[in-house]
Amino acid sequence: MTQLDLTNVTKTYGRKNVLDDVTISFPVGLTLLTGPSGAGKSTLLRLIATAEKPTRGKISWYGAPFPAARAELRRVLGYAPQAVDLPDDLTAREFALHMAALKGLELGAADRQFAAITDAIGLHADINNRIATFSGGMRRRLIFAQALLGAPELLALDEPTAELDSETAHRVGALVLDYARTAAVVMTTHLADDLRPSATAILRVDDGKVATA
Ligand SMILES: Nc1ncnc2c1ncn2[C@@H]1O[C@H](COP(=O)(O)OP(=O)(O)OP(=O)(O)O)[C@@H](O)[C@H]1O
Repeated sequence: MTQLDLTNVTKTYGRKNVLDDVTISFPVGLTLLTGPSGAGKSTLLRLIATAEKPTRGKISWYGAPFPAARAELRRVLGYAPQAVDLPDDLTAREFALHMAALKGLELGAADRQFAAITDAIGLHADINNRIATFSGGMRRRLIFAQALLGAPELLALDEPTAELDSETAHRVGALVLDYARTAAVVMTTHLADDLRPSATAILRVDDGKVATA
């Protein structure tokens, strides 16, 4: 038993088993997901982030199976999906505080934490600007920053470094490694080669299977 365990998990879309009888564990540390486009990496992240349910199989959090453990996990989950519609009329800070409220966090502390996170990834100067004015890379960093709020024990990060210049991407990578000291972090990134030496595990998703790369 680790933080998160998938046992014989299958996810089917139509007639295709995108994930086929996958048994895998995610301990504290950084787990990198690699594999070809369309292999099922985002699908796997959605399953562990409780955004979708498996067609078959069991997911458990600290040994307690879903669905009972799902609410427990959501309290300590940070999820940065690959694509999400952000509320353009809010400022980045308003959005972050909204997400913090949904997570049940104390808002003063969340506000300070958001300031520190955005400072580390070069977004702080813009947090009081409306999201409507944000570039793709700024949106990506905002989605990443909200995932880190609180003290996440599980972080599911889908390409948080996409659309970023290499220096900013490295700053995101450094922050990810910081969180991976205490959380189970599962991540897809085009920076996989850079983070490889620091990863606890590198998994390859391909043809429905998940194997150690
Ligand atoms: N909601 C859905 N309905 C039907 N098919 C889906 C759905 N979501 C994903 N798929 C299919 O599942 C497969 C895996 O998609 P997924 O996005 O998980 O791959 P990926 O490895 O993350 O790809 P990429 O690296 O390009 O982001 C693809 O064939 C995709 O078309």
